[in-house]
Amino acid sequence: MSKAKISLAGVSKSYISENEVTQALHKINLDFYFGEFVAITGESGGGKSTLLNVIGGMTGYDDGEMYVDGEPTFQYDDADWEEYRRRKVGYIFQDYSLIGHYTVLDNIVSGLFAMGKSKEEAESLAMTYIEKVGLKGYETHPANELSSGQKQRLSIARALAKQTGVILADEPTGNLDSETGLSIVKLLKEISKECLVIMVTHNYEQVEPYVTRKIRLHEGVIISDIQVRESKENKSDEKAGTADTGEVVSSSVSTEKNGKKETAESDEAAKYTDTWYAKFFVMLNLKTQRAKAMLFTLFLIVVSAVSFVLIGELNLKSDDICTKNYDGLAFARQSDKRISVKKKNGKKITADDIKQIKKIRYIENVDSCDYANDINYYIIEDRDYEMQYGMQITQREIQGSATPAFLKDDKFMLSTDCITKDDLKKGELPKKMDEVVMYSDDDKLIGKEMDCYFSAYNIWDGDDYIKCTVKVTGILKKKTTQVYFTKELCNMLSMNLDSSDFRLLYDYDVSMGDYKAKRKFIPVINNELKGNEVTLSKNLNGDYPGDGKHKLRIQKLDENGKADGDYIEEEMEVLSKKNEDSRNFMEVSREFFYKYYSPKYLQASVYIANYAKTDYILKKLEKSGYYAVSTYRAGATSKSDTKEQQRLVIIGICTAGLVVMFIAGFLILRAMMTLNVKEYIVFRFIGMKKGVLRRINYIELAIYCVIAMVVALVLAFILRLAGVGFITDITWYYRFGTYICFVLYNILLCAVTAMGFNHYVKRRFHQ
Ligand SMILES: Nc1ncnc2c1ncn2[C@@H]1O[C@H](COP(=O)(O)OP(=O)(O)OP(=O)(O)O)[C@@H](O)[C@H]1O
Repeated sequence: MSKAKISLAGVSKSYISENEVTQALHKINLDFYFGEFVAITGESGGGKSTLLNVIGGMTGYDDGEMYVDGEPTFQYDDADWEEYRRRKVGYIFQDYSLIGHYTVLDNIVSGLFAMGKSKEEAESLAMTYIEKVGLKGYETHPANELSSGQKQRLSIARALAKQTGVILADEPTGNLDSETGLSIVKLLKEISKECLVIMVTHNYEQVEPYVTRKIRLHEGVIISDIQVRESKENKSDEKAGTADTGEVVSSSVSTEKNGKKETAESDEAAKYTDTWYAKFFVMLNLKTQRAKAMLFTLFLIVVSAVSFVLIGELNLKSDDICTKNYDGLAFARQSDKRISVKKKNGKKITADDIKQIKKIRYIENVDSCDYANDINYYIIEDRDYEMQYGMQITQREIQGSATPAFLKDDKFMLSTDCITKDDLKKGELPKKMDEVVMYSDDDKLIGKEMDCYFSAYNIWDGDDYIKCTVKVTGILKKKTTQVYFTKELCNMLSMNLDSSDFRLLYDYDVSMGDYKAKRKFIPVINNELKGNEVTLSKNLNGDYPGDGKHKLRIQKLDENGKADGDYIEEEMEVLSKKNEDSRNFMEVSREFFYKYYSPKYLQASVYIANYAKTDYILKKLEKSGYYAVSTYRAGATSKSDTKEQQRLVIIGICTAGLVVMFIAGFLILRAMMTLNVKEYIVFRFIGMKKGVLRRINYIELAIYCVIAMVVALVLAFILRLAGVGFITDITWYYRFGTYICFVLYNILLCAVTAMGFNHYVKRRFHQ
């Protein structure tokens, strides 16, 4: 008799559960030879499956020794057993253990890939064995669409294709009707001509006519080992050698070699790394398990989207500007997007400067009339105006009370610097001082004259306001409540601030008997006045000097707005003013106005896309030669404890949210993955390397994770484009570091889940 293929010498195996030790095998001595068809029988619990699992390298043994081709296995570690399962045995399971969503071909190819075969070789071998087990024509059928008999044939083909020389079958006919079962037994008989077949069965009568040997187990002990008929071992010894080394039996895989071919083959072999196999299975899984892929991706999209918001909110709240109150003393316009700039060399801001500044990223607009940007305006925009606000104006005119509420609307002057002709739907950009452009549905607004009210409590003294009549020359394309005024009007109204070398204030002595007082006025142009004609409000609480000629002083102011003592005296013709409410204003002729004043454009307002970019833009402006200040920061100086508390609460909620979502995400994802654990166990049984399986998990999760992150980011930017408030702010605050945190959070979640699942598979496999 030839050398035994597999030998067990005194092998024992016991299972230790909570409070029990079960001796499944007790001092088993057995030799198995090539060409044998062995039936292992015995009553339930006798140790049949344990014996098969020990022989198959799926369960370790506690005592004794198992020899494979004469070599002992006592020194085998996990990797050796893995290699053993891969190269030495083919396993047939009672429940077929197929990958249901793979095709017939892919199920066999999977087993061959586990052995490191190339794609071409694996497919060619698979086709050979598909034909051998009678499944020709079913190559592309998914395994779960096959009948029970066909499934078992496929399971046999998968084991056979590995050409290991040893086929282990655990009740392969257990789930089949007797006719189908018989055909499988016959097939195994056929197979045993070329290898050793060991089969566990409960139905010995069925296999009796075919097997060569019968081993009966009882309570882990061999109670009989009978040679039923002569095996083919002697005839087939030579063949065994070839099968052992894993050489291909089938003629379909030619072994013709020459130098050139060898190089090509070794190149080809280098391609088939663990990563290559893992990618193959990942692609196959994605193709055949779309619902699973969708489910994982959807779940991860939710996680990504929520983590994007929570990380973004944390990032946003790391800036404590949200805890400040805005006082508006320095800059009336409460806009967190405004930056006030001045040239470091003190020169005026030219059109070239504006062009240059606009080139800086995130800067949307530049208005060279900075001071006018703090002037509040109200313009009649619809026909309801008189009804809505007429009363308040009338009251103000009569009582001289505080600025009417409508002027406190969040509407501040912007000059036509901020728009171009392209922004107009119809009409022209304003040319004359009292012309404006605005948005309206009604194109007929062009040419219409409207009353416009201005007030500027931090530029002009007190709560005074002035009324002008403006004419609409163009209609804007973009729907906005903003009206754009000429630079001349903007400058005229803010001139008492924006002129460094000759700031003007009008100063005249009021004579009331012996009492002399001084009163200052802000000059505004009235086109109807000529030469030295001026109008003053009569409503001056007794300060009105009376109609007629009066001497007025024009003071020179230094850079800080202080009168240096020098003054020019002019004789003015004072006319009483019909509009009596503007007490601090003196209407002068255009000619007189420009005699003393020329616009300087020393300070400009820069409007940025979002407050989040303030630091970046301040730095850029500083580098480009400008002093720059965020008007919002300058105005928001006092801290609110309530707002600070709210900020801390949000920071706490976001942090807790991220931690909870990580743990919940891990548990849910792992639970979802365990639904597929059986497939992983099958892969391990057929000898797939742990490394390949690990990679499959990592790559699959990485793909879902990347898709989810991309979708979450795209969603966020769509919402930002749609102007969804809180998302807009969050996205603006996202910086490189924040994106890294977002990516790391999601990748870490998937990596930890994959690791957890791999660990779970390992535990399940060793159970
Ligand atoms: N994983 C395990 N943990 C604990 N005990 C086990 C385990 N597997 C098997 N056993 C025990 O070992 C003994 C042998 O079991 P085994 O499955 O090998 O018997 P069997 O002859 O194949 O039974 P059956 O015909 O019912 O499949 C039984 O008592 C069984 O309960």
